[in-house]
Amino acid sequence: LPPGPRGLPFIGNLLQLDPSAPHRHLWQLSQTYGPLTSLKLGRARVVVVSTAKMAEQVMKTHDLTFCSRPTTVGLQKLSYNGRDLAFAPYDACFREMKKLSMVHLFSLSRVQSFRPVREHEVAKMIEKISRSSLSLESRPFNLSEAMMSLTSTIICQVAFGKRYEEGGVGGVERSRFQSLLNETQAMFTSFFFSDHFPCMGFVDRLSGLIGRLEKNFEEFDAFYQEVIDEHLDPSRGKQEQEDIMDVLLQIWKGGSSKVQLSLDHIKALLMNIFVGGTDTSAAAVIWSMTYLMKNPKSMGKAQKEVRLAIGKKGFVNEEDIQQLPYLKAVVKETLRLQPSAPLLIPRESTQDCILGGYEIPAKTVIHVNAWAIGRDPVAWGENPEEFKPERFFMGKSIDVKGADFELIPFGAGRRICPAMHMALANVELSLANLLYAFDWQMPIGMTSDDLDMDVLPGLTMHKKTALCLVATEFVK
Ligand code: HEM
Repeated sequence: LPPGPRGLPFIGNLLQLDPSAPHRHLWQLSQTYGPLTSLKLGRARVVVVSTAKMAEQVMKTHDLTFCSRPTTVGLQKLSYNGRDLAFAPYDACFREMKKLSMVHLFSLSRVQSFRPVREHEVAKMIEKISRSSLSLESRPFNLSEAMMSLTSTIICQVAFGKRYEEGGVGGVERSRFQSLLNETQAMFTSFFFSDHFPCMGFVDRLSGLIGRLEKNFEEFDAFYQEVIDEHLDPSRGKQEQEDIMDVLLQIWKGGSSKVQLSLDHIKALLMNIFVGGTDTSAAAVIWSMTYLMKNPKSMGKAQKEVRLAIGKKGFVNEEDIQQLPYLKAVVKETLRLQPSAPLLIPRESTQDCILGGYEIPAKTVIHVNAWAIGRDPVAWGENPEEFKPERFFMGKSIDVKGADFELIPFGAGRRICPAMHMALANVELSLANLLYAFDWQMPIGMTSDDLDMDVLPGLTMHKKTALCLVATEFVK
């Protein structure tokens, strides 16, 4: 096995791991132990990958060996026993689901079909910021909240064609959805004794964690069922815009897929779309804005680019984005330094394998530390911590789409994020319009040095404190 810190009997390294920022802690360990670090977390054998070269070995050379997922109590329950995509083991059913989602749910043409939804919602957010900037000039606007609200509204419309208005009945529905989602995220990151010490599962029952998990599952299940029933209601009529639920139900009814899709498969996939799709894009925009506030030269360049390209048109449309190479570089640079999922989603080996000269047994959990790889000086040269979008215009061209292992915010290989195009469309359109429409300042009494880079623990790496900035409308 690769080297790693010495652990204690029975619990291994469990107590040594810093749960507040595991990606940072694992990166520090890699400075001592090298590109492959071994850990023992309870009964689980874990190997952490911290360089582009090793990531390529795992996600390309030996992708087939390393493309399963470990199971945990929380994931099993919320994924309808692995009937989803993100947490399913690598088997025939997963392969069919992945193909189906690539072809029917996240293809370029499907992503394109939701363009009006994205443009409409981004325009609404810009209007809202604009109103708030006019009414109380120097009051800071909570961009973190606005971005979360934007991405969850977009995802709800893409997934099941519903727009949750703020306030009124829609407001109640929206907060129900949001609190269910928050609880699901909490369940994914909660410590279940049974995951590490199977004989101690009773502790999870006694602590109430299993009860919380079951409650969350039942509430989300009822929510999905309501949406399914609404879509199956014959009086619903034909909708102008086909949503993901419509597509899945057609496949379910038509039996055109090789696996017999059940309603549980559909519910499990919806869970992935909500969990994977809502806050990852919001986090990417918030980190981009944070870096730009800390780097006024880059902010100036990005604003100049978008304002020159768009002129007095009033809104950046999706087709305009192709004319904004600097903006695209800002997004890549942000995803390099603060990938929304810093440790991607853990993988599990299906058979013994030699990796970097070490013997990795079957059923080893693999964490690919994309956050560490983004700061590897071998790949990124001197000062990898520096925010410098210009680096993407020098030397070899590097993209985020899974072919360049020094930049893998969406993963790579068989488990790559299937919704990468949808995610980039959300992020680039929102950011471009925020930069086009407003000049941004720190709240009175603060400077950009006061902006912290602290993160919240979780699968998605959010900024710990909300990003609140003062917006002044740019006169076109
Ligand atoms: C900036 C936004 C996003 C980022 C950074 C991101 C990142 C990721 C990463 C790192 C993985 C794991 C890849 C691996 O294991 O190699 C993943 C998987 C996945 N993502 Fe995304 N994602 C984003 C947006 C979305 C959206 C919008 C959706 C759905 C609407 C989505 C759905 C999924 C699904 C279903 C998987 C599981 C794929 C599999 O296991 O085969 N993601 N994503």
